[in-house]
Amino acid sequence: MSADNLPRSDIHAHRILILDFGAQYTQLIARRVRESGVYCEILPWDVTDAEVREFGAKGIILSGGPESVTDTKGPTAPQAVFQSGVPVLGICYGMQTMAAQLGGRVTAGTHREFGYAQVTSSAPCKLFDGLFDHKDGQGRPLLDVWMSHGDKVDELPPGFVAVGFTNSVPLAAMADESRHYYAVQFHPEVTHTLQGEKILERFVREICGCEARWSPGNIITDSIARVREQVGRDNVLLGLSGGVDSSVVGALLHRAIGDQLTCVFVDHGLLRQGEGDQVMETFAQHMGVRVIRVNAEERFLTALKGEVDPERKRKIIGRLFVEVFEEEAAKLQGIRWLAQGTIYPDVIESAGSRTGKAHVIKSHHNVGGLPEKMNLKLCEPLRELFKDEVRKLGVELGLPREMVYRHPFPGPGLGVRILGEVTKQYADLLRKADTIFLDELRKHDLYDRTSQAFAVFLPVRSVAVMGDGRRYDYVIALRAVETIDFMTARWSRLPYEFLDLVARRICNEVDGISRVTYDISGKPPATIEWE
Ligand SMILES: Nc1ncnc2c1ncn2[C@@H]1O[C@H](COP(=O)(O)OP(=O)(O)OP(=O)(O)O)[C@@H](O)[C@H]1O
Ligand SMILES: O=c1[nH]c(=O)c2[nH+]cn([C@@H]3O[C@H](COP(=O)(O)O)[C@@H](O)[C@H]3O)c2[nH]1
Ligand SMILES: NC(=O)CC[C@H](N)C(=O)O
Ligand SMILES: [Mg+2]
Repeated sequence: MSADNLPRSDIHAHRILILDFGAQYTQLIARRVRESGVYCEILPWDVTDAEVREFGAKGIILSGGPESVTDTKGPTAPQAVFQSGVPVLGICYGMQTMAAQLGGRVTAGTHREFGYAQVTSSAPCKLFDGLFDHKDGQGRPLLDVWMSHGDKVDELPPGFVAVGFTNSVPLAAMADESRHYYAVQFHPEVTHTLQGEKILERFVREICGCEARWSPGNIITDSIARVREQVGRDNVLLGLSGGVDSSVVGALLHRAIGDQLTCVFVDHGLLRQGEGDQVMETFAQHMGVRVIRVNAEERFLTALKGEVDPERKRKIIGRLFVEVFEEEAAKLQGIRWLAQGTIYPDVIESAGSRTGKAHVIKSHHNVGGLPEKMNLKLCEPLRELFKDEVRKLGVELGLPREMVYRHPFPGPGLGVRILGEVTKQYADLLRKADTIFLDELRKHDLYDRTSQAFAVFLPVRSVAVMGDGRRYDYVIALRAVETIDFMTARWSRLPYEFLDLVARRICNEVDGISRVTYDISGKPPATIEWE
C-alpha cells in the first residue's frame, strides 16, 4: 500500500523522539531521520518523564552536547527514556550519559578527538550489520566516521557489549541488544560519516520498526491540517518575497485556507534589479493569490541612514518589515496572523531554537530581527525544515521549477550586501554589478551549478587607471557558493575566464567601480552573506 494520503494521525504514529543536549548537529539528526521517511521531533533534554511518555515515540535518540557527563551538573536523560521499553540510540554525549546513567563509567579525556577516525568492528551488532564497508590488514571490518569529543566511556554498563573501537577510543560503540540500547561515540548524522545515514535509517526503520510515512505528499497534508487548526477562521497576512520559502508557504496556505490569505510584498529599495515587477508578475500568473505591493524604499533608507553595525541594521530592517505588515493588516478585516517563510537555518543562526543553546551568529530579520512586541501571531509552517526539504514541497505543490530552484535572496536584501552604511548610491552601483554577475552565470550555464551567487559592495576606495586617467573608486566582491543546506558551504570554483569576463564587464559598465575581487572563503569560517 502506498504510504501517501494517510490520515494525519497515522502519519505521526510512527515517530521518533530526539532529545537535544545542545549539540550543533541535533537538527541534522532530525533531517537524517526524516530522510529515511520517519517523522520526528526534537525536545530539550530536561523534558519531564510524563512528556516523554506522552510523546509516544517508537524510538528515542539522545544527541551530542557540549557539556561533560563527568561534571555532576551535566544534563541527563529523563528516566522515562530507559523505562519506556522502546529502542534508544545515544550519540556522543548521548552515549556518555547512557553509559553513566545505566551503571557504566565515563572519564574526562586529556585531549579532544576531532574529525576523521576509523571504527573497527569488535562484535556483530544489528545497528551496523553489513555497513562496515571495508577491511583492515587483518580482515576486520572498518567504518569511516567523524568524531568530536573529549570524554569517553571507559567501563561498560551491565548488559552491554563493546561493538566497535578506534585507535584512541576502546569503546567507540556499545550495545545491549536484549533491551535495544545502542550507542556510538562518533556522529552518524554528519555526511563525513559515510555510512551514517544508513546507520540512522537502520535504527529508525528496522530496530524501532517505523514505516516510511513522512513523504512530501504527507508533509503537505500534515502542514495543511496544522495550519487549519492553528488559524481557524482568522485571516492571515503572508510576507511574500518571491523567494523559495515564502512562495512555498504561499502555495501551502492557499491550499489550506483559500481566500483567508492575503500576501504583502515589501519593496524596501534593497531588491535586485527589476525584482519587484518580476515578483508581482509571477504571482499574478502562477498562484492566483492576492498580493499587495508596498513601496517603502524611502522609509527603509531613511531608517538605515548612518547605521553601520550589521546587527543593528538587521534589527532596523526586521522592525520595519513588521511595521509595514501590521499597517497593512490594520487596513484589512480580521487579520490575526503573520505568515512567514521562516526555515530552520534562519532559526538556528538567530539562536531562536526552542531546544538548543546555540550562539547568535546573525539575527535573521524574520527571527532574531523581529521586534519584541508584535500584534500579529506568527504562522511559520516551514520553521523546522531545511531548504532542500522546502524545495521538494514546492515541486510537490506544483510551483514552477525556476521558482523552486532560485537562489535564495535574504529578506534584508542588499542591506546586508552593502557593508556598513546603506545609501541609494551604493545600492544602485551594487544592483548593476549584481545583474551583470547573475546574467553571465545564466548565460554560461553556471547558475544552477552554484547554490547562491551575488555581488557585495565594499565601501572602500582603491586607486585605478582608466583611459589614462586616475580613478579612486569603490570595490565589488563576487561571492558564489555550493551548499546543500546553507549551514556549511564551499566557494564555487568558477572558471578564471568566466571571472575575468565578469570583472571586466563590471569595471567597464558600472561607473564608480574599478576593482573586483572574488571571495574564496568557505562557511565556516565565513558566513555566506558578508554581514
Ligand atoms: N520583500 C519582502 N516582502 C515581504 N516579505 C518578505 C520580504 N523579504 C522577506 N520576506 C519574509 O521573510 C521571510 C524570510 O526571508 P527569506 O529570504 O529567508 O525567505 P524567502 O525570500 O521566502 O526565500 P529565499 O530564501 O529563497 O529567498 C520570507 O519567507 C518572507 O516571509
Ligand atoms: O531571509 C533572510 N534573512 C536574513 O536576515 C538572512 N541572513 C542570511 N540569510 C540567508 O541565509 C543563508 C545563510 O546565510 P549566512 O551564511 O550568511 O548566515 C544564505 O542563503 C543567506 O542569504 C538570510 N535570509
Ligand atoms: N560532541 C559531543 O557530544 C561531545 C560530548 C562531550 N562534551 C565530550 O567532549 O566528550
Ligand atoms: Mg528571500
